[in-house]
Amino acid sequence: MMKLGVVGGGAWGTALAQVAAGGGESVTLWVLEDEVATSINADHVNALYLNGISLSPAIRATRELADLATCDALLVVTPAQHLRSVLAGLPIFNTPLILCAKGIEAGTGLLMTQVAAEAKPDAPIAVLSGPTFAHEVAAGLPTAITLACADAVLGQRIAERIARPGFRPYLSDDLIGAEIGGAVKNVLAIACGVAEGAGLGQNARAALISRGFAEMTRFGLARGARIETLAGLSGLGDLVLTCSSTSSRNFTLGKGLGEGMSASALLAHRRTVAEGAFTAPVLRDVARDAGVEMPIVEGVCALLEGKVSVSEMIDALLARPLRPE
Ligand SMILES: NC(=O)c1ccc[n+]([C@@H]2O[C@H](COP(=O)([O-])OP(=O)(O)OC[C@H]3O[C@@H](n4cnc5c(N)ncnc54)[C@H](O)[C@@H]3O)[C@@H](O)[C@H]2O)c1
Ligand SMILES: O=P(O)(O)OC[C@H](O)CO
Repeated sequence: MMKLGVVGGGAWGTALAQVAAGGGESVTLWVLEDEVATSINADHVNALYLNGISLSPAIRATRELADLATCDALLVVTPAQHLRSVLAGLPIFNTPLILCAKGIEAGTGLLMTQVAAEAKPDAPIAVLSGPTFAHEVAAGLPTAITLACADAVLGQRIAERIARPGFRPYLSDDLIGAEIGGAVKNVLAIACGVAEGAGLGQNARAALISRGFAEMTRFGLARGARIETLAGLSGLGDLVLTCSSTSSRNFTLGKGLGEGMSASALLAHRRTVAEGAFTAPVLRDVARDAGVEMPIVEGVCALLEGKVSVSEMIDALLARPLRPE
């Protein structure tokens, strides 16, 4: 039995620890905050990030990265902007890393697989991504997810280790496709939240999802992703989920913007992460550099930066030249 560790005790890391411990196997979960470690070890809950879920007693929280050194593989679930620093502190070399963050690194424009390859060049890499609200997964509700791994044997071993009756990984070898879907959909979910907050109606949301998927596809194909991955769970599947629900932090951030609040007010003092706010400007920049048109992403950036009002953002999208679909 593969001994799994989890790096990151937010909502998703905790939910994945719950999945990994589902058969009673012991799981070590590295968390940043003392209060999270105490809450998990003493009361089997993560009151700060995943309140209301009874956690398996087989999950042991630690604040020491060194405690993960004996694991056979690690689910890495820190926010995207903290991946590099946390990996740098991990005392492992060739332990397989299953990357679960959805974002692009600010400053470098690197995807999560590229950051991991720089930080841990000898570690085999997999990507786990899909339409997966943490509280539903932790509650055991049915969920399907993409597990992308270049090494088919390793991918199969990981899939068998994490599969549960209600948690179904689908295997792929397209790591770039799997990670691009998750990173881009967060920015598009902000746009859909804006439409919701501004009361623009269901037609507008469907248009943003469809035209957003066209942007995701253009960007993904330019980076070497495969169309079937972008159209699968980790791309279109996650886009539809995140663009349709106030359970999404990104959608909710956009909704606040659409209601007229500023990004700085909405992002100040928040504990949980809305990855799209960090990914939007770096995605815009790397897309521009690659000559990929992403008008919805451009609009989200301008709104987050306070350069346009909500109505100016919408007007700019609607005033674009008519063109073939
Ligand atoms: N929540 C979900 O439903 C869900 C589902 C799939 C993927 N994800 C992805 O998982 C990743 C983690 O999100 P989450 O929802 O678990 O987080 P969260 O919003 O629940 O919690 C924030 C996390 O950030 C950590 N953090 C804050 N500062 C840090 C630092 N300096 N170094 C390291 N960690 C730090 C906190 O300890 C905490 O674990 C994100 O990329 C997210 O997009 C989330
Ligand atoms: O709450 P969000 O917007 O970070 O979305 C959570 C997951 O990524 C959904 O798959």
